[in-house]
Amino acid sequence: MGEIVIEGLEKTFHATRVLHALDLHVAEGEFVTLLGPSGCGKTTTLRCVAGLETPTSGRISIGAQTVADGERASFVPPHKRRVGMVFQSYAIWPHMSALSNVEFPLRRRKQGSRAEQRAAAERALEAVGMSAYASRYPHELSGGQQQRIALARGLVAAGEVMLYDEPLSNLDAKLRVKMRDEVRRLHDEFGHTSIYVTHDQEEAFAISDRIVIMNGGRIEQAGTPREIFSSPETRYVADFVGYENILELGEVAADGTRAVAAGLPVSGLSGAQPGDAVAFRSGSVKPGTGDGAALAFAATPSREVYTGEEMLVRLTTTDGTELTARVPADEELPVDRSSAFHVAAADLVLLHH
Ligand SMILES: Nc1ncnc2c1ncn2[C@@H]1O[C@H](COP(=O)(O)OP(=O)(O)OP(=O)(O)O)[C@@H](O)[C@H]1O
Repeated sequence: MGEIVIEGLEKTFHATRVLHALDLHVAEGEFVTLLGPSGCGKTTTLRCVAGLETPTSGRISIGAQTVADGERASFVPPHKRRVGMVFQSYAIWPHMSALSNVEFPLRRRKQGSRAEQRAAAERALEAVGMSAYASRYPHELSGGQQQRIALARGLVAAGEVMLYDEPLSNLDAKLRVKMRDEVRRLHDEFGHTSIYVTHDQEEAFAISDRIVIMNGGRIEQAGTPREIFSSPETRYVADFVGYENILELGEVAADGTRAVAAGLPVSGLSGAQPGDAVAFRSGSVKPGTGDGAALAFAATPSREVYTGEEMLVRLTTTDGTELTARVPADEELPVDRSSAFHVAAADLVLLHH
């Protein structure tokens, strides 16, 4: 019912293509987050689903309804799509009470009787814990409370689909964590299908069933938070999710199990091919020669940065390659003197060309 299917979505602004043949299927009840740096096309994708942008080509359907079809030049306007939308800017009316703001989408659509509109708005206010503030005006509410009103208004408008565009970015860090749990709880409670846009990785990992990493108007990788975090497929995703060390493979053995990367022998690989790279996190670099480690090398530590419990250390290998290691702050490393380090095979991720 509430599934969202995007096929071959393209969007061009003034001859600049910002979305390139995007395909995405969001299953009914799924919570999918579009994640990526500024300008990668997250908001444009979401706005196309909401009906706030007209796709240049491609097709979007929500449940059984085709809402945009470039080929047939058909387009359903936003208020006929039955989607709830929550923005970073709240976008609530300053001259309306909290309750009136929440009722607004139903009144605009002339959906239900006055009494039914009121009851739906009251239920939504209750769901976000704002019943006691129903008659307050936005200027009498804190930023977090205003965002709850925006959330309640989205829930009322939603039908089965909710779209969120950086809804928590204007809140302080503590409230952001609380509200993201709330957003996820409401998604589950209402049984919505949700698309959420953020550039905050931690938020994306915490809230989503599936994460879609976007790069330059294309989908780079889609997967569960665990898959994205521990099995990035491309250099872009590995870098984006914090693999500080990425080494290009030079010579690769015919059986694909061994290679040379930045002058260092690497073993324990599987299916490596010329043009591939290996990635590993700073925390995977351990001091010592490591028995049977996939990557063992000598390097000189320098430039330490304390991050509280840990220390980030720059390592320079004999070949001059720079790597980053993360060690407990109380670990003694012989600074400015070469010593042994290693990385286990299980901590290496192979990135294909
Ligand atoms: N109305 C518009 N007119 C012209 N260019 C636009 C318009 N809206 C977006 N763009 C461009 O499209 C590209 C994608 O923008 P979009 O807002 O989708 O990115 P985003 O990933 O959501 O970024 P952010 O995290 O900064 O919001 C950008 O290069 C942007 O400048």
